[in-house]
Amino acid sequence: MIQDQIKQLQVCSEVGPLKKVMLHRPGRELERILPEQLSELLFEDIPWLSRMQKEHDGFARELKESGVEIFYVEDLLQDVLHDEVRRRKVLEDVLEGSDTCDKPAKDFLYEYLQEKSAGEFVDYMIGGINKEDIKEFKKVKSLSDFVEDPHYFYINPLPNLYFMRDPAVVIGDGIAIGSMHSPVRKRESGFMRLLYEHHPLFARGEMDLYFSNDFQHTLEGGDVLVLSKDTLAVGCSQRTGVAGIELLADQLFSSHSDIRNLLIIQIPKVRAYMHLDTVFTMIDYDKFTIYSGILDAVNVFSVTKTESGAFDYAQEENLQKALEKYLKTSLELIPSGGDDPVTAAREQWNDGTNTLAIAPGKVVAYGRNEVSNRVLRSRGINVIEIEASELVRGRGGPRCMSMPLHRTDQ
Ligand SMILES: NC(=O)NCCC[C@H](N)C(=O)O
Repeated sequence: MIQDQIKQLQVCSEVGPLKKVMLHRPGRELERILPEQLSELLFEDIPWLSRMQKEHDGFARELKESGVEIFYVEDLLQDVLHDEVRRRKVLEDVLEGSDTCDKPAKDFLYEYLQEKSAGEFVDYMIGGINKEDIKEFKKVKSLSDFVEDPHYFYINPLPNLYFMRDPAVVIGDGIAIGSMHSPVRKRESGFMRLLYEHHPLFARGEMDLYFSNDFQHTLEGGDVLVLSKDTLAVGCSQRTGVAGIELLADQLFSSHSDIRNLLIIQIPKVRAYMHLDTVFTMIDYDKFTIYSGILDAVNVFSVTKTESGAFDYAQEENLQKALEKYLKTSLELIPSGGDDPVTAAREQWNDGTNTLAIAPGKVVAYGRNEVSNRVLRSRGINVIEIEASELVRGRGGPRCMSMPLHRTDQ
């Protein structure tokens, strides 16, 4: 039984036909963002939620029409949080680990939230809680009433949860749970850990765990690309550092994983390219799209496992040669945004490079990036366009918004 469940999840490339994916439909957490909190919450602008939901539903519709089964994280969380003991544990983790909750607020919220249904509980955990939210809570007096403003959050909202790519990644038939760089995203990977441990979809903790949200060093899913059964690309970026990458290599090399090689792609540590997948995605077994504006600033290293189990490090000549060496094929790097550096930079900012492959040579992309999509089509790629006036405001595209659970590769 457990073996069958484990086989439900398998990702051996970025492009094999996508069968199952996890998403989060944006909800009221997006309506909690205030202009003065934008940078702390990792947004550039205030989104219009109802339009964003329509756009997200359009994304989900395209996936379904291509035969992809969708699992919404909010539903999976409800499945495991029907259990009262687990709800209590989550509450303890959230309230005790919070600097924003003083004692009277904690006492009130323990009682109030413990009584809620699994659905309402999940809704509060994602949407957050401030003083204005609950009538009875407004009457509770505490120090925070004097020192904080009324919009102050006792439980922070999770506006980045719709970027499902980052808190966890399936590698082969195991999983790496991210240790998030920013405090505002840490609860997201805590949720993935909860699903991993208790949900039957994740074989209730029986899958190999290659990275954990409680590791001290950071690693986020947007930096991990499964290139083939034995090779990963890992971005060394603003969000994922060398210590996290080394830890991942160590965990993979000392487990049953088939991964033998990690290609470390070092990119500039800037907001516009916070993860590797904002500048580089795989679109077919022998095709990638890349933002050419970073090519001169990229360094590529490899870590491989030797016969004796030791690590072997090397600097690679350049990205194309390194990919060809480890994927054992000649391949094309297609410039997103085309040849004009101005268009390329503008479209990269709006996630033109962040495509989601749903089959070899078939990708979902934001329709707004007209030049990038034209270039891809001219190279024989089937591009499914989705609308993204609002989805784009959190700085992530179709790949960032999806966590593949199962792909069928040959
Ligand atoms: N893989 C990705 O690049 N994900 C996009 C994350 C955007 C989010 N606002 C963040 O800054 O973390």
